[in-house]
Amino acid sequence: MAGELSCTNMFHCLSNKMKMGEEEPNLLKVTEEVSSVVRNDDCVAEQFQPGTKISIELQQKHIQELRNSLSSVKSGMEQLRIQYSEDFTKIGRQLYILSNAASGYHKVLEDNRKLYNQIQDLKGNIRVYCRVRPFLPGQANSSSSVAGMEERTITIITPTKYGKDGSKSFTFNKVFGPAATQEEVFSDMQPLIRSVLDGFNVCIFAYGQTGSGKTYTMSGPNVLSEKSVGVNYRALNDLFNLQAQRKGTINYEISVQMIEIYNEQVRDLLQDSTLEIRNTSQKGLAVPDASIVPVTSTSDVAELMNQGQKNRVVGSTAINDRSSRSHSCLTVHVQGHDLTSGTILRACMHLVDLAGSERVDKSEVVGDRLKEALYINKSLSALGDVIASLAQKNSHVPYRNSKLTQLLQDSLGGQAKTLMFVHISPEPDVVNETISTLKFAERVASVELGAAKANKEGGEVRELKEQIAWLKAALVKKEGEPENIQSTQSSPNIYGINKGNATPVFRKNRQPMEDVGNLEVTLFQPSQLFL
Ligand SMILES: Nc1ncnc2c1ncn2[C@@H]1O[C@H](COP(=O)(O)OP(=O)(O)OP(=O)(O)O)[C@@H](O)[C@H]1O
Repeated sequence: MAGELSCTNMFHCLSNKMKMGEEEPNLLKVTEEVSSVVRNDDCVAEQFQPGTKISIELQQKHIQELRNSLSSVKSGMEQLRIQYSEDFTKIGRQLYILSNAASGYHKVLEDNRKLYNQIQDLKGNIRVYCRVRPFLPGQANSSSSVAGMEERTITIITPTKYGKDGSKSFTFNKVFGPAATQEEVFSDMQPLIRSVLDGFNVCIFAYGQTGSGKTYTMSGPNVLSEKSVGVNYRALNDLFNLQAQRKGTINYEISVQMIEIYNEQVRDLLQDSTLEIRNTSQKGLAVPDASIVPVTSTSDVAELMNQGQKNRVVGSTAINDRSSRSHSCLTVHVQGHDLTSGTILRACMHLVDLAGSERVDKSEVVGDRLKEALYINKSLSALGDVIASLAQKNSHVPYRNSKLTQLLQDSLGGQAKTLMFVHISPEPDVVNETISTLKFAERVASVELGAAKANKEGGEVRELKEQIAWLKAALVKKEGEPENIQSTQSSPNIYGINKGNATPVFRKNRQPMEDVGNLEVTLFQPSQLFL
C-alpha cells in the first residue's frame, strides 16, 4: 500500500513537473526518485501474500509501463532539447543578419539625410520646417485639417470645392507632428545653430498665423520648465556648452541684442527705446544702436529674456489672448579667436518670432488693433515679395520695403544659413489660412541663395588687410594735413604715433574694415608693419 501511494504520488509529482515545463536537471532528479521508489516497491512485493501479490505484480507492470513511458519521455525531451538548441542557434544567426541589415539601413538613411543636407547647403536653399500645433486643452479635437504626415510631407484636407472634398500635400525639409517635443525640434536644428560658432550667419524665423505656436517653438509656453523651453534658450545653452568645450583652442565671446518691430518702428527690448536699422552689414550689426549685452550663462540669458518680454508689445485679438502683435528678434553675436591659427571669426544668429500672419478680417479688429494688423500684413507681404524676387533671381530685391526685410537682409540674400519654421493650427475652421501659410512656405523652400560662407580669415590674410587699411588711413590723414608734410618728412609719423594733443590715427579699440565683411580687425600696431 505504501508502495502504491508513494508510486502514485511520484507519478503525480513527475507529471506535474513535466506539465510545469521544469528544466531537464529537475526531470533527471525526478527520474532518479521514481527509480528508487520502484526499487523499493520490488522489495516490498516479495514480503506480501498471493492475493496481494497479484496487485503488486499489477503495480509492477504499471511501474514497468511507467519506466517505459518515462524513458520515452526522456528521449523525447532530449530530442526536443536538441531541436530547441538548433532552432535557437538558427534564430540567433538570423537575428544577427537582421540586426546587421537594420543598422545598415539606418546608416543608409543617415547618409541620405547628410547628403540631402549637403545638397541643401551647396544650393543654399532656405530650409523649411513645418510644425503642427496640438489641439489646446478644452478644444474639441474630433477632426483635424491634417490628413496625414510623413517625415517630409504633410497632407491637408482642403475645403469642399464643387461639392467634393480633396486633399493637398506639401513637402518640406522636415515635418513635426503635434506630439513632437521641444527637444526633438531643437535637436533637428542643432547642427545649423552650432555653425554660428564656425563663422556662419544663421537666421531662424518662425512664421504662421496667430496662435499656431510660433512663440511656443521659439521661447516656450507661458510657464517654462526644463522640458518646455524653446529654441532660443536651448540654442544659447548649446553655444555656452560648446564655448566651454573649445576653451583652450578658440576663445568665444557671446553677446545678445533683443529688438522688436512694432508698427514699422524698431524698438530696443533691452532698453525700451526706439532705434533705426542701418545698412552696416560690414560690422555684422543690422541695428548697431541697440544695446548689446555680453552673456556667459543661461541665467544671464533668462534674465535678459524676461526683461525683453516685459517690454514686448502684447495685445489681445479675438483669435488668441496671448497674441503678440510685433516681430521680435533675438540676435546672438559671436566672436571667436582661434588661438592656434590666429583666425578671428565673427557671426550672428537671428532668432525671429514673427507676428501672426492671419488676414485682417479674421482678427475682428478695429482702431489700433487694425492699424497693427495692417502693419503686420504689410511687412509680411514685403517678406513675400523679397522671397519671390530671390526665387526669380531678380537683380533688384525690394529689401527696403519694410523694417523686417531690412533686418533680415543679410540672412535672406547674404551668405547666411536660413531656416523658416512654419507653424500651422489643426482646426478645420482655419484651413484656408493653413493652406495659404503652407503655400507661402513652399515658395520659400524653393529659394536658392547659394552656398553659405563662413566669416573667418586666417591670420596672414588678416594682417595683410590690416596693413592695407592702416596705410589707406594714414594716407588719408596725411592728405588732409598739408601743414604736417614737412614734419612728416623729417620725422615720419605714418604709424600714427600720438604727438602732444594730436588725435591718433587709430582709436584704442578694434576698427571695422569694410572689405572684410563680418570680420573685426584687431588694432594694427605700428611696430608690426615691418615684421
Ligand atoms: N507644440 C505645442 N504644444 C503644446 N502647446 C502648444 C504648442 N504650440 C502652441 N501651443 C500653445 O498654443 C497657444 C498659442 O501658441 P503661441 O502663443 O506660441 O502662438 P503664436 O503663433 O506665437 O501666436 P502669436 O502670433 O499671437 O504670437 C499657447 O497657449 C501655447 O502654449
